[in-house]
Amino acid sequence: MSTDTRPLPELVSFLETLAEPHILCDRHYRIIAANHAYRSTCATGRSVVGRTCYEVSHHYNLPCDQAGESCPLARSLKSGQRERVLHLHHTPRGEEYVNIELSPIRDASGEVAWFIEKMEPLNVARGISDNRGLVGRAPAFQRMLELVARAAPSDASILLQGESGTGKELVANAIHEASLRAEHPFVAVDCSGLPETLFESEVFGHERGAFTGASARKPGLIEAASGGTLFLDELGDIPLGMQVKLLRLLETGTYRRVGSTELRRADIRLVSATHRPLQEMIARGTFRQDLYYRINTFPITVPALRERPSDIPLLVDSLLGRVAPTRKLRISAAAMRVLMAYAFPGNVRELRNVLERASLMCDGDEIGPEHLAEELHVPPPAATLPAPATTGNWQDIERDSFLHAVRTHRGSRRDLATRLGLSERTLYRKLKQFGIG
Ligand SMILES: Nc1ncnc2c1ncn2[C@@H]1O[C@H](COP(=O)(O)OP(=O)(O)OP(=O)(O)O)[C@@H](O)[C@H]1O
Repeated sequence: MSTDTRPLPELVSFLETLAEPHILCDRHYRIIAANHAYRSTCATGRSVVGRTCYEVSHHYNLPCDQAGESCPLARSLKSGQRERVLHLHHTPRGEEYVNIELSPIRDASGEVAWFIEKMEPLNVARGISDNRGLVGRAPAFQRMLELVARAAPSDASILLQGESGTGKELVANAIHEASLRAEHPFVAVDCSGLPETLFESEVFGHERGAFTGASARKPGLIEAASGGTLFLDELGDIPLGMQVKLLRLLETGTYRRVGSTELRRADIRLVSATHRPLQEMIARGTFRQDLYYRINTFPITVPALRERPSDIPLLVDSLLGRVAPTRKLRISAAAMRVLMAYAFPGNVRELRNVLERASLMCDGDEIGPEHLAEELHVPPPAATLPAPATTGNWQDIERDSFLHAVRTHRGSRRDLATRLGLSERTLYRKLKQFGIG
């Protein structure tokens, strides 16, 4: 037997002592050993030794890279270095997201002969139907989740960018849950529409008598989030005056309550979100560039639903369980076709609203096309509004379905905003963007 096929007994017994699931593979994807943690949490009964990692974890008969996925073993073989990747794995609990870290081990001649694969489940998202949290498995969703998995354990400030209703708040929560701060609070602040003085006293807290009506001392949200994560939603709406104070907080790690001279130390991790184009706001002078750099150490774009249409069936199944938990609702193939052909300008929030309405319209167990609002059915060509695009890129599709929704809507703009899952402000912004007065 040549050295590169014989496992090092020392290595195998070392792996046995590790608390996380680990396997040892050779360069041909074959599993040579699996430690106790793996056997007790990942194995499905049959021994994995002698089988390939792609067959055990993915039920594939080809290595991941040949099945169109990223394979850390192939990458590590090429780079000679440690490689990390997020994969959906088959486990005794069904398919789960798992963080994989693969380290190459060299034999006496210096050749990479084995790989140690460490697996850590990422429990904050599911690739199968679930009645809570983030679900998704489309490539665009997995790319986003991989960034979440990489950034979560650090204390880096994260900026989530994405359209309304794409799930930015759920992603912020997932970052917190996957971080070392998970045992501490997650505090969300909606920055839109908060006047400057209120924002300041809410976030930084105030002393008794700091302003008219401040009858008692109040700790701010920074204090409430201590040890945990502060999530600033719609950060692009923060007035310039407050941007300076936020910048100071991030630069010095300290702040003062309103009406106090005492400097307090903040222990928070900042996650912010916006659907506004901050770069354009910087150019216009309405957002500070220095603050942008501070909050944007690690940017993550949350994909629009039309960029992950293959997730619609999974989302429908999960969201039906959330909007009508006491019913066993299904959706017919024809209704699913209607949803798959629609571009969802209001993203997952709009899909949820659509399903909530359909569940109210449907008396039986199966939602059919007749239970879906007329506006969802494939748009006919627009007559009075700007002509629909023919090139078929996603922006055009979004524009078309938005224009269609506007044209067919009967009722107030507020109702329209609710139906699309947009704030009224976002609705007006989109109307302007598409040239409708
Ligand atoms: N991947 C997902 N899986 C399950 N539910 C989701 C997902 N993404 C979004 N949702 C649901 O869609 C709705 C909107 O999500 P959320 O409020 O997080 O969006 P948002 O991007 O923060 O929106 P806004 O920019 O308007 O604040 C929520 O009900 C959320 O639970």
